[in-house]
Amino acid sequence: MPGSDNPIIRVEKVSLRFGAVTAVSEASLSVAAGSMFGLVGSDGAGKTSLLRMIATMIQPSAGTITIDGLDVSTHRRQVRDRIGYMPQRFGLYQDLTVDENLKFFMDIYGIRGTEAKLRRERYLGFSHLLPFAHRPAGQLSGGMKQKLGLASVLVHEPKVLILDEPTNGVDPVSRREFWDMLRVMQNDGMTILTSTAYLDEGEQCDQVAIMHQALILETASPQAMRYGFPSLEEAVISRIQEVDEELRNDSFQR
Ligand SMILES: Nc1ncnc2c1ncn2[C@@H]1O[C@H](COP(=O)(O)OP(=O)(O)OP(=O)(O)O)[C@@H](O)[C@H]1O
Repeated sequence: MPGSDNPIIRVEKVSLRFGAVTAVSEASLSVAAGSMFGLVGSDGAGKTSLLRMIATMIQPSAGTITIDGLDVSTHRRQVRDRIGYMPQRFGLYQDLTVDENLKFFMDIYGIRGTEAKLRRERYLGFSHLLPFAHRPAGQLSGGMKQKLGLASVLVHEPKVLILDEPTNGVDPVSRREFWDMLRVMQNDGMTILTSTAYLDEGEQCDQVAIMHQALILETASPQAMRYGFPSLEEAVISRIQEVDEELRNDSFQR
C-alpha cells in the first residue's frame, strides 16, 4: 500500500457526544499518505460525525486528530488549507453557473488572474464540465452536480480529500466516472478518505473501516476483510449482524 508507514491522517481514541447520544465512541484510524481509505457501515453509525471532526467542522469531545502532523483542534486554518471537504449536502449555488460556482471557491482561496484561468481549465476539463460552464448549477444532473462539487473542493489543490457519501443517489455511469476521477487524483499523490454506502466502491479502496453504533469495528484491506465471504458486502453485513447479536444478548442477560 502507498506510504503505509507514513499516515497523513491520524485519529486517536476520538469520541463525539451530543448530550446523551454518543455519535462516535473512541474511534482510531490512520490513513496512509497517497492511499484511498473507505468508511462503510450502517445509517446513523457515526460516519458523518467522524468525517466532520476530521475536516475541522466540529470539535471532538475527546481524543486527538492530526492531519499532516497538525492537530485539527489547534491548527484549524493550516489544516483547512491542506484538505478539500465535500459534505453530503455540498453548498453549490444553484442560481449561479458552473463557472461562477468555481470562481466563488477560487475567490475564497485568493486564486485569481492567470492562475484562476489555468485551474478553471484544469478542473472543469478534468470533470468534463467545460461544455456546461454557463449552465446554472441547479440545472445540472445529480452526477454533474457532484462532479462540480469535487472540482470546487479541488481548486485549492489540497493534499487530502475528505468526501461524505459523494455518490449517493448518483446513477451507475456517473458513479464510475466519479471514481475514475478519484483514481486520477490518487495517482497524482492525493490521499482520499471517503464514506460510501456502496460496497463495490469499498472494494476499490486500499483500506476499509466498518463503522456501526458509533464504533469502528474493524479496519483492513477489502481483500482481507472479505476473506471467506463471496463479497465485501456479505462480509460487512456479517460483522454488523454479529455485533447486533452480541448487544442483544448483553441486554437480555442484564
Ligand atoms: N447535531 C447533532 N445533534 C444530536 N445528535 C446528532 C447530531 N449529529 C448526529 N447526531 C446523531 O449521532 C449519530 C450518528 O450520526 P451520523 O450522521 O454521524 O451517522 P452516519 O453514519 O453519517 O449516518 P448517515 O450516513 O445516515 O448520515 C446518530 O444517532 C445521529 O442522530
